[in-house]
Amino acid sequence: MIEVTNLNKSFGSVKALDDLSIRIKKASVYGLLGPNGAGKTTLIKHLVGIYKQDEGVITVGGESVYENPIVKSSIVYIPDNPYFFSQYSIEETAKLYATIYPTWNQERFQALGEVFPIDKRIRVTKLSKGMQKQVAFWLGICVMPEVMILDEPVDGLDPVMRKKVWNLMLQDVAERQTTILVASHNLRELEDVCDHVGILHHGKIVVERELDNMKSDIHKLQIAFLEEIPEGLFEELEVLHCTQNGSVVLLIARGDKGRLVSMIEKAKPAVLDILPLTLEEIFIYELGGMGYDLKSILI
Ligand SMILES: Nc1ncnc2c1ncn2[C@@H]1O[C@H](COP(=O)(O)OP(=O)(O)OP(=O)(O)O)[C@@H](O)[C@H]1O
Repeated sequence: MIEVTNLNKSFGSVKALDDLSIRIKKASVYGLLGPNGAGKTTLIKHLVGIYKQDEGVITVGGESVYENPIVKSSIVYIPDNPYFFSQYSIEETAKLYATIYPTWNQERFQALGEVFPIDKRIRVTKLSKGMQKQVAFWLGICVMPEVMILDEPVDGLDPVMRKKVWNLMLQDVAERQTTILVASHNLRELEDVCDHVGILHHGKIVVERELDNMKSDIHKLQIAFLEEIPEGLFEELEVLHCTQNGSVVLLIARGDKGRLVSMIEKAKPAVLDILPLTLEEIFIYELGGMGYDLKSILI
């Protein structure tokens, strides 16, 4: 659905995007993670046709986006600080959207008044930051877009509203094959909603993973022996991380869970537990092995 190939963009001497390539499949939710200044917003502004690339190819649904109003009208972009006309109420802004977006759904706009409990006659700019964000989602969802691009989407939304908004968007992913790109600093936020995650660092994607595969491929095991740990036990395993405290070993290893367990069981451990792994832990071990310090990249 979204394809970016060898994208380069510089601002004066600052190379914001460095030969970046990315592919996002239709009906997927792609999380773009990266520290301040990594290039997330610059990439997003290319995807929505605000910036023109120095080099590279950007297509959405097979079409170039820059100066292409038809493609642009199928994309909703919700920036960190959405902009609204200062004189317009929610209702008037909705009317404006109806003239801009051919896919605008007025019935949905009325129905979602139940989810977003804000008086439609109020001027949007009079609302709090979090309420303005709610309005951006309310309107954005009613556009029925093919693609939603969200920059730090839930900043300012309370936890209940976050859940409601994500539920609405994920329903659209499942039922209407909407494609979502979401940029964030917060790995935990993305964990529950994304099926793919890419980490952007210095204008490049340094790691890109499908979350289901990733979680089924890396395991955390706690193993204890009554006596000495048998020598060479872990040599045949792809160990990403190993710490030992007395006779207890904490092992992060890659591979099929059944195979890992059966290999370790041969050494007759007194305890063998498989512990849950968070996405953050997986990235820390993966990136650590590649010479990146995730904590300095994301936190
Ligand atoms: N309009 C601009 N003019 C000059 N430099 C820019 C401009 N926009 C971005 N940059 C530079 O490009 C780099 C990438 O910035 P960008 O805003 O894309 O990062 P980001 O990952 O979105 O960061 P943050 O998480 O802080 O929002 C930074 O070094 C930034 O200073």
